[in-house]
Amino acid sequence: MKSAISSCFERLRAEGRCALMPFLTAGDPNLATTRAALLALQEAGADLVELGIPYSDPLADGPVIQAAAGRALAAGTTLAGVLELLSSLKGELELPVVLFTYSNPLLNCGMESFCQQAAAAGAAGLLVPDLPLEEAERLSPIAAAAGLDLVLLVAPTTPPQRMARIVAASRGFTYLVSVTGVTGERSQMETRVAGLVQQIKALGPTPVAVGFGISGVEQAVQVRDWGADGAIVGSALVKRMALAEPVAAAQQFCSELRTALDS
Ligand SMILES: O=P(O)(O)OC[C@@H](O)[C@@H](O)c1c[nH]c2ccccc12
Repeated sequence: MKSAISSCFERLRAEGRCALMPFLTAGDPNLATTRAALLALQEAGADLVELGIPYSDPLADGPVIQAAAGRALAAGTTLAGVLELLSSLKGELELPVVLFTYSNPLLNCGMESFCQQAAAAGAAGLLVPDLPLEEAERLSPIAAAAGLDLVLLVAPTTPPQRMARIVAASRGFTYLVSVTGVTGERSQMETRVAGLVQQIKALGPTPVAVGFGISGVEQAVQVRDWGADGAIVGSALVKRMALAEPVAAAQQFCSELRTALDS
């Protein structure tokens, strides 16, 4: 059977549209807000959501998402709580959710148990940025058996042979990290991203979504025009949610991005 993520990209491709993929940290500032924000993002036209499980040592994250994880942990957010929230959204939240976690909670729980619980809660995919490729290749069939797409990441520094291996193993889509370094807004997208998108697309039919540094409509439209199948927006959204009433801010920003990506 085709996965929810693959079906989502297939539909968008047929419509000639670029996926809008917001990221938010679960439990920032509490799970009730996350619940309302997820529904607001759906309402505002998001295609897929990346939901981050807060972790105490988020080594790939810049200050904005680090602070969000800090707030979520201070509010008592746990993996079990996030999965419970997801379960409670069944029937209401229809867009595919990619669960984002660092490898530590996954390995503590055990790969199989983690995947089974995540899938039972309704997650469609899994993203584990600090998992070495060898481990990811081991996790992928375990995730697939549970019904989850394991999404793998390519960086600008990934050598070509390794890139081919990553793209072959990635399920749902391939995540192209636009810059080396941590998450966070950048004033400009690096133009080499255009070439990287094409390089990945030449390796196979799996969609490619670009993340890291998309600060607003301008960069989102740029990655769309470079041929990306999706634009992932994390820090810019998380920052707006922290500065204002979070649910309204999420809805507003997502609507702006949607309008821009569809124009
Ligand atoms: O925050 P940015 O620059 O918009 O990047 C997306 C990102 O937030 C999300 O995909 C993400 C959050 N933490 C990560 C850690 C590694 C890889 C990706 C991520």
